[in-house]
Amino acid sequence: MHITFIGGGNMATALIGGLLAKDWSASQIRVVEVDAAARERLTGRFGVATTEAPEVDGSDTVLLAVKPQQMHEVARRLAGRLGSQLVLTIAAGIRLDDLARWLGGYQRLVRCMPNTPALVHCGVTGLYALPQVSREERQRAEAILGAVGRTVWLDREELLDAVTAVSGSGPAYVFYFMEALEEAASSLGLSREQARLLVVETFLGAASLARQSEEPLAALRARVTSKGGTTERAVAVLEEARLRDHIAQAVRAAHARSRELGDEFGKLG
Ligand SMILES: NC(=O)C1=CN([C@@H]2O[C@H](COP(=O)(O)OP(=O)(O)OC[C@H]3O[C@@H](n4cnc5c(N)ncnc54)[C@H](OP(=O)(O)O)[C@@H]3O)[C@@H](O)[C@H]2O)C=CC1
Ligand SMILES: O=C(O)[C@@H]1CCC=N1
Repeated sequence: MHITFIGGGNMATALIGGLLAKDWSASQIRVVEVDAAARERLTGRFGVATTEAPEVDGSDTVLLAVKPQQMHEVARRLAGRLGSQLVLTIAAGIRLDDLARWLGGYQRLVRCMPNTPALVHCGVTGLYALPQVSREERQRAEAILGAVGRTVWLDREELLDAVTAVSGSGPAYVFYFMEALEEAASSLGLSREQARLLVVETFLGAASLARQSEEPLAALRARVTSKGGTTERAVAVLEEARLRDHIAQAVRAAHARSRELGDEFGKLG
């Protein structure tokens, strides 16, 4: 297997780091990246080949990892260069019909939505393939994204906008909550180091517990919440502030933005 990443930014870095820590070698990976400093960073960190020109020869898979705003230009430049490669796109919002049109009618396409914990093999990726993608190609897409975490196939492309809003953007929501908890811990007299350790281990522990359990999350929460105790008092404050509604609103805003990106760039010919 040989893969060419087009775009070598945050997400490509997370995926490449994850693949190399698995059973991939640097010689199986090439990165096309316009920014010279980014190319140097990738070569220095991972030892992968990098190039400015959009070369895809010798690769059986191409992974498009540029921003949605850059995808039309990248796909237009790639049109006609593809032979039989499987093309994976991870761009938020960009729909496969539009991408196929920009690629001159190329249909071997899978839309994926991974997340940055891929770097530490704790990613999760939603996938949707066009009907023209073969079983072997679907397995290949799953092997690549599955090397860096869990995978979930969707049977309707529009659900990728929901995946984007939940798990694509999700690590940022979690870090936001962690930052807030860390600041609160510091304000109560704990040192920065103590606060960070307590916060990170609490998230990791709670997530591990949730992963191992089949119970509803509310049941796990109930087990922390002693009657008349501290948690009950804290959760009452969160409920009073309607934090649950705010989270739902934030996720809906991300979902709307994903659809909006699709609409905005879908107009391009
Ligand atoms: N970050 C995340 O958590 C996630 C991101 N995604 C998706 O992944 C994609 C990439 O996101 P992210 O990694 O954060 O973005 P970045 O901006 O970090 O990475 C994109 C890189 O591609 C480079 N680039 C731009 N044009 C070209 C070109 N023509 N050829 C080659 N390289 C080019 C950019 O250079 P320059 O900066 O100079 O433009 C940049 O270095 C986006 O579409 C995003 O929606 C999906 C899941 C999660
Ligand atoms: O913020 C974004 O648009 C990208 C997609 C999901 C995570 N980062």
